[in-house]
Amino acid sequence: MENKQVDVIIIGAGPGGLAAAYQLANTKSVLVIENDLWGGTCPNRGCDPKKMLYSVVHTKQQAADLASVGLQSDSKIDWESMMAFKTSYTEKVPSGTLDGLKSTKILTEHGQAKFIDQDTIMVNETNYQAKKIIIATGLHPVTPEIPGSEYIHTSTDFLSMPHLPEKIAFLGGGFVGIELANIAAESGAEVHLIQHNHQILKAYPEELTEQLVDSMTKHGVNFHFDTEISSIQEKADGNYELTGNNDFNLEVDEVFTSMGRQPELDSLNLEIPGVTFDKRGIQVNAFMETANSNVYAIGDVANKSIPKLTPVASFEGAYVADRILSQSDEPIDYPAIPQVVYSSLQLARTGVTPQEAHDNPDMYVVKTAKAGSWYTFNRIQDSNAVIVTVLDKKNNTIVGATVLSKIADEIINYLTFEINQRADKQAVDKQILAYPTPASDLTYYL
Ligand SMILES: Cc1cc2nc3c(=O)[nH]c(=O)nc-3n(C[C@H](O)[C@H](O)[C@H](O)COP(=O)(O)OP(=O)(O)OC[C@H]3O[C@@H](n4cnc5c(N)ncnc54)[C@H](O)[C@@H]3O)c2cc1C
Ligand SMILES: NC(=O)c1ccc[n+]([C@@H]2O[C@H](COP(=O)([O-])OP(=O)(O)OC[C@H]3O[C@@H](n4cnc5c(N)ncnc54)[C@H](O)[C@@H]3O)[C@@H](O)[C@H]2O)c1
Repeated sequence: MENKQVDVIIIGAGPGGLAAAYQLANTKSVLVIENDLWGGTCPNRGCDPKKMLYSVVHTKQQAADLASVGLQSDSKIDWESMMAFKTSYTEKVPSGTLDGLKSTKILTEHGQAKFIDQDTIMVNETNYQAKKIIIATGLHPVTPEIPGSEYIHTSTDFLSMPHLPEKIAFLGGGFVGIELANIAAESGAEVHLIQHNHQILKAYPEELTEQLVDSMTKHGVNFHFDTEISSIQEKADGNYELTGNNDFNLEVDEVFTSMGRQPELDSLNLEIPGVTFDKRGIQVNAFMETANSNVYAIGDVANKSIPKLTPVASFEGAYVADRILSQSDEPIDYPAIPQVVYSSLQLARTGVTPQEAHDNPDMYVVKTAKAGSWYTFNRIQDSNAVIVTVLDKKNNTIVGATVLSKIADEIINYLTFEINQRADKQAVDKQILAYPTPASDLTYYL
C-alpha cells in the first residue's frame, strides 16, 4: 500500500468537483478521484445530451406550430441519427475532461474513493492524506421498491437507447420525466407518464403546470395522475405489464424511473470523518462545511434547499475553493437561480415565487402577463406564453419570475440578470437592445 500527501482531495469529477479543482490548481496540489465517467452527470448523462436531443425535437415542434403561417414541412425524427449526433458529443467528454485535468497538473485517480481515516482517502491501493477534502459525488436515480423493479431503466439508459421503443412508461412527472417524455413522444413513441399525485413539477404554479400538461397531451403524452405502480411483470412477448392502484393496468415495451434522485454516498465510509447525512444528502452549514470542518460537500450531494443544477454545483465548487484559499470568510450567498424544464413548452422560474409573493402582500406585487398576442410571441406562434413577475413594492424592481413559453429559457436568463443587477425601469430603459428580440420586451416587465 502506497501513502501519498496532497493539499486537497476532491471526490467526484462532475461540474462541482471540477470547478473546485481548477480554481485550486494554481496554488495547491489537488487530487481528483472519479469512479465512473470524467465530467460527471451533466455532460455525460444529463443536461448536455438531453438538450442535444431536445434541440432536434424542439425544432420539429416549432416547425409544426408554424404550419398555419406558411411553413410547409413534414419533419420526422430518425432516432438512430439523432442518437449518433448526441454520441458524437458525449463520447469525447470523459477523455477531454481527463486531458484538461492532466494538462493543468491536477492529479487524477480512477476508482472508488473511501475514507479510511479522518484525513485519508483510499483509492486503488493508495492512501492519500490531505488537510481538506471535498465530496462532490452527486446523485443517482431512485427506483421504487416493488416486485419487478429489476425491469426498470433510468434516464442514463434512455439517453443512450440505440432504438426507440414503441411504447414507454415514465414513473414520475418531475424534471426528468417531463423532459424525456417530450423527447420520446415527439420522436414517435407512445408515451405514458405516471404521476402518483395530481400535479407534475410541484415547485411550479399549478395553473402553469396544467397548461404544460395540455400542451404535452397535444404532443402525444398520456398522463395518468393519482396513480402509483405496485408491480411490474415481464410478459412472454418481452413486454412489461404495470399494475397499480384503482385497477390501473398498462403494457409497455420499456419502463423508466423518473421519480427523483438520491445522494451517492455508498462506500464512502462517512462515519469515519464524522460526516452526517440523511436521505436528502450530506448536511452542510452556510460555509458548505460538513460536521467535520475539514470536509466539505458541494453540488447535488449536499443537503440544501437550493435547486440541484449544474451552475449551482459549479458555484459551490468555486466558493469552497475560495474558502480553502482563504479568500472568503463570508457564508455562501447565492444569486437568483434560474431553473428551466425543457418540454413542448418551457417552464422556467427564478427568484421569489408567486406563492411567496401572495403570502407577503405588503412586500410584493405579482403581475401576470398573458403574452401570447404580444409581437414577440405571436411572431413564433407561442400563443400560450405567460410571464408572471414578482416586483418589490419598495423600489419597483423585479425579484422573481415564472415563465411558460417556447423561449422561456432565454427570457428567464434576462430576468435573472435584471434581478441580480437590481435593475429598475430607468436602468433598463437606458439600454439599447437589438430589436425585435425577446430582450427588447424587458421594459414591459417593469
Ligand atoms: C437527465 C438529467 C438532465 C439534467 N438536466 C439539467 C439541465 O438541463 N440543467 C442543469 O443545470 N442541470 C441538469 N441536471 C442536473 C445536473 O446534471 C447536476 O445538477 C450536476 O451534474 C451536479 O453536479 P455534481 O458535480 O454535484 O454531481 P455529478 O455531476 O453527478 O458528479 C458526481 C461524480 O462523482 C462520481 N462519484 C460518485 N461517487 C464516487 C466515489 N465514491 N468515488 C469517486 N467518484 C464518485 C460520479 O461518478 C460522478 O461522476 C440534469 C440531471 C439529469 C439526471
Ligand atoms: N432541466 C433541468 O434543470 C433538469 C432536468 C433534469 C433533472 N434535473 C435535476 O434532477 C433532479 C431530479 O429530477 P427528477 O425528475 O428525477 O426528480 P423530481 O424530484 O424533480 O421529480 C420526481 C417526480 O416523481 C414523482 N413521484 C415520486 N414518487 C413517485 C411514484 N412512486 N410514482 C409516481 N410518481 C412519483 C414526484 O411527485 C415528482 O413529480 C431535479 O430536481 C433537478 O435538480 C434538472
